[in-house]
Amino acid sequence: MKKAAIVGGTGYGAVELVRLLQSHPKIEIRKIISHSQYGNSIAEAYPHLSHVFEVTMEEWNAEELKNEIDIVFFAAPAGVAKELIPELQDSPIQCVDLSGDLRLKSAEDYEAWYGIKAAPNATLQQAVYGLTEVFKEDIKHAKIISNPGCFPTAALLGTVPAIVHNLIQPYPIIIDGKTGVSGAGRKQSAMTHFSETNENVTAYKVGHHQHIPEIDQYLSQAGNQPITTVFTTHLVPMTRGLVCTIYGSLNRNADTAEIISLYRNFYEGHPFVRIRDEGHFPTTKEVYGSNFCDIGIHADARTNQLIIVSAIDNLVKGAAGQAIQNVNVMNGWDESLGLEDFPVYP
Ligand SMILES: NC(=O)C1=CN([C@@H]2O[C@H](COP(=O)(O)OP(=O)(O)OC[C@H]3O[C@@H](n4cnc5c(N)ncnc54)[C@H](OP(=O)(O)O)[C@@H]3O)[C@@H](O)[C@H]2O)C=CC1
Ligand SMILES: CC(=O)N[C@@H](CCC(=O)OP(=O)(O)O)C(=O)O
Repeated sequence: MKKAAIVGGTGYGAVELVRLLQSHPKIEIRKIISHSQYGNSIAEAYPHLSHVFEVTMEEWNAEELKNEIDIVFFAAPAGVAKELIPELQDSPIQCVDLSGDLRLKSAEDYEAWYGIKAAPNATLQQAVYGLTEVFKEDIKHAKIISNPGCFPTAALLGTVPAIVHNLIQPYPIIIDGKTGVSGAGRKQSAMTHFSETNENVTAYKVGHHQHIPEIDQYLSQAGNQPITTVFTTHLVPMTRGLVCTIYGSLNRNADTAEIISLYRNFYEGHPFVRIRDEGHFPTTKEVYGSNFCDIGIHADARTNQLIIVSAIDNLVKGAAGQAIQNVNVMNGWDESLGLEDFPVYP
């Protein structure tokens, strides 16, 4: 068994890692690190874990981790992992960062979009972007994984095959994103207050969302050409789930059935991407609690647009699930370990 620690113990990402790792046959959780509630049981913060997972949370201690731990998951806000990962870089510990700290390869871009100082260059350069289905070969040899953002996961899995196969023009690609409130984490804010979210839909961070440069960087890398997308996010009144509806101008006449077949070939051998049949489009509920990314496709002859609908659970494929999938790949295990649960429905 590999021994894991989770940083950011009282957050949603951490508690989702706890849930998923309970059924992982090759990883056991040895430490939960909490900077605000060390000394308390995680079940005090999350009573649903009472009697089933009552681990006492601890303070960060790099030397202890080096002696006792094989894998560290960082589920803290941007700004934390970039300071802590360098303390472990002289050890064989595998690090997976769920935040955006290591996703943008340019320090200037990170500082511009996140408003804080970037990670040390050596850490940035060692990190491999963990969009498992697209960068699997690099992930196999990685020691530090930069786990993708929730929106980039759905947006990129939906768009990369169309770009790689030159089906759509690189500009404009329009990505309309909608997310449940758990995407903002457990911390309270005016935006996620019940009265603000209930029976309401809100466009937010318009034109300055931190996932804009991430989507552009990795779509450009996968497509081997510079790509600038138009990406807008909306908060919708549900807890989990995220959907991106993507529009791109078709380069040639292609019908829906042909494109579905091309997508299915692209994702052959990747168990977590499910391409829907013609005329069927995924809903967030159909992936709820699972590591699936479901994609529906329509080639619109009237407007010459390719319309792609890509749905995930933001906390699973968009965070904790993909982090575990990446650890599975890094260790040469079946990538589905710990992730085999069906979606919860209804
Ligand atoms: N929620 C989602 O759907 C997704 C989240 N992410 C990313 O994953 C990370 C975790 O998100 P999530 O769990 O939702 O967020 P939460 O706000 O729910 O939890 C983050 C946790 O990080 C810890 N933390 C907060 N501030 C600091 C600090 N200054 N230093 C150290 N630790 C701190 C806290 O735990 P403690 O006090 O116990 O240490 C806090 O509970 C974030 O970077 C987020 O952007 C990525 C994809 C999707
Ligand atoms: C509802 C909500 O606020 N969602 C967050 C999702 C953040 C996320 O996925 O994490 P990173 O910040 O690590 O990229 C947002 O849109 O910023």
